Amino acid sequence: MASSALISDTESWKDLRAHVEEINKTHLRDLMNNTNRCQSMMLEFDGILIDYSRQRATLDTLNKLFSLAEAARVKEKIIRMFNGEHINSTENRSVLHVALRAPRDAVINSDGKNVVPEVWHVLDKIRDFSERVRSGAWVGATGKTLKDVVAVGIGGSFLGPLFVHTALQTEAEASKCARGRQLRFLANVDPIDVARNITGLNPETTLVVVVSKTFTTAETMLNARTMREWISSALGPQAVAKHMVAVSTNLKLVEQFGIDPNNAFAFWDWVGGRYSVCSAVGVLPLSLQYGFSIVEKFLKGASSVDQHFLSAPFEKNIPVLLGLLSVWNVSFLGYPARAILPYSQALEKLAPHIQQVSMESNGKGVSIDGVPLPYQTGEIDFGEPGTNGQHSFYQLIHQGRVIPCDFIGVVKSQQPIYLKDEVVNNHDELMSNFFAQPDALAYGKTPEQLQKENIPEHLVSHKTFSGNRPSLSILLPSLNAYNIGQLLAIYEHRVAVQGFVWCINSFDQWGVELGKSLATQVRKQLHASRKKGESVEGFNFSTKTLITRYLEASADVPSDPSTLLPNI
Ligand SMILES: O=P(O)(O)OC[C@H]1O[C@H](O)[C@H](O)[C@@H](O)[C@@H]1O
Repeated sequence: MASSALISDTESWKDLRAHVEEINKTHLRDLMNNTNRCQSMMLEFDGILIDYSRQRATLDTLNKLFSLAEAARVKEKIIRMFNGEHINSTENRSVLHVALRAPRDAVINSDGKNVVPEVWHVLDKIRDFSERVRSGAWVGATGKTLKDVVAVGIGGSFLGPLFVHTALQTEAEASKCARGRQLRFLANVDPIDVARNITGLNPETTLVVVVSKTFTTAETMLNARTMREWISSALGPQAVAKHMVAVSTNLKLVEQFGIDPNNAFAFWDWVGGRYSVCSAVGVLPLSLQYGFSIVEKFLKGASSVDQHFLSAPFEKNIPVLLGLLSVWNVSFLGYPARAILPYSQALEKLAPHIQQVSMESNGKGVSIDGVPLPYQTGEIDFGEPGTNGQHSFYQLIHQGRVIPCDFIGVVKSQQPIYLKDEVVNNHDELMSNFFAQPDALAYGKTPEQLQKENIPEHLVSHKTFSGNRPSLSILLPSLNAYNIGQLLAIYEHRVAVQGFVWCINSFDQWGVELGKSLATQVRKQLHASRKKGESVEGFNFSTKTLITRYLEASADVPSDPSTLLPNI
């Protein structure tokens, strides 16, 4: 395929389009009867079992998808990514989040320089700093141990760390490594989020970590200034040096903000925000909370999948297979959404994180060469842990729209509960649902089955399930830090594969800019109206009316700072 041609013009794409008709002739329940097919749609790697037999695909479909991957030069693109080539062409950057979790002796180059030593330099600095804070060798301005951490950041500087933090909690409880410590995340510029984060914290025992790749994100910087005010008004401005540290690629701005550069933890422009959880963005707050060694295990899990992704043949390559099947679902079967359904409360923040990884990466309108696309890219990702979701939105998934589902289950619970008189233990109860749901979606229930059950005729259509709804089952051995790293890397690379096939740039995010620049205009207007009484000008009728109403109705809100910052 020539670099400017569209993937949708290739024979492989057209072949898959034609193949849809054939797949439409077969119901999933019939595909599931073919044991050989099902057997070859199971894949095991490093303890993880993937079952993709409930995809609406045959072995023929897979072969056609492999041809598509070849036409899109997926292998070449993966290698270019690992080689540090500037595959993020609109920002002229390498895409090297895999270097963040590479072993110390690995060699990964960006612009002719091995970046692994720098990565480990920062990791060693984090290990040292977090151990000093946790042991009480580094204390706050009044000599007290810093037991609480507020991580200030948004988007990729928030969602990944929050996901891993939530996932690690159960393992940490068992080893007691977070005893007496708290990690909170301040993301929203909404003052209510500030108030909630500060509530119950004492500035004397709190460390604030400002996390921002650019150190210019408006919301994060305002929240950082607010936290600086919270610290300095309670303990004096000199306390900032002991109570605030930063994670950024922009160390100059960190210093200008007033944070000692020695207390700044760097990362690099070859780490995309949504791919930054394995950099200091995640590693610093998580090490402060849990200790470095558990976070190192998480990095090792991700690294194991990185190696698998780079080296496994496509037929046995989990991220490649899952990425290709997602392309099949979106571009050929026409399913616009994907549900991420972990049967694990510890994974409750997986879906919000993957939502950013996937939707910010692949929600694009032009090819990497700037050509408008005649096909849709990306999908609408959403999800909740099971079984909670079953009692909420599964109705639509079973009888309404078709939404391919990712079911994620864990073999061993870290917190088993056994009640003497119950039929099954609590984890078995949870997993009963994990095993049942994919079959309910695939097989459905026919009117004939309902009639045999003597269901009244007027209810038969209501109780019919069409089935033929695709899903994927991912079974993890447990939910330790290593497995969490594996899961993260599987999703990251799967999203990249989708982008590689769609021939888009999955590593830029121009779509977030327009709203930001319009907000700048509104911010100026709010300032001018409040401080100088200027009328609202330069907006369309609708926006002008809304802003005017807002200003008029909030004119009586007190503006004395000391009355507004909570808990000082
Ligand atoms: O880390 P920061 O530079 O503060 O950026 C935070 C977030 O800002 C933007 O909205 C981008 O779309 C996100 O990808 C990024 O993660």
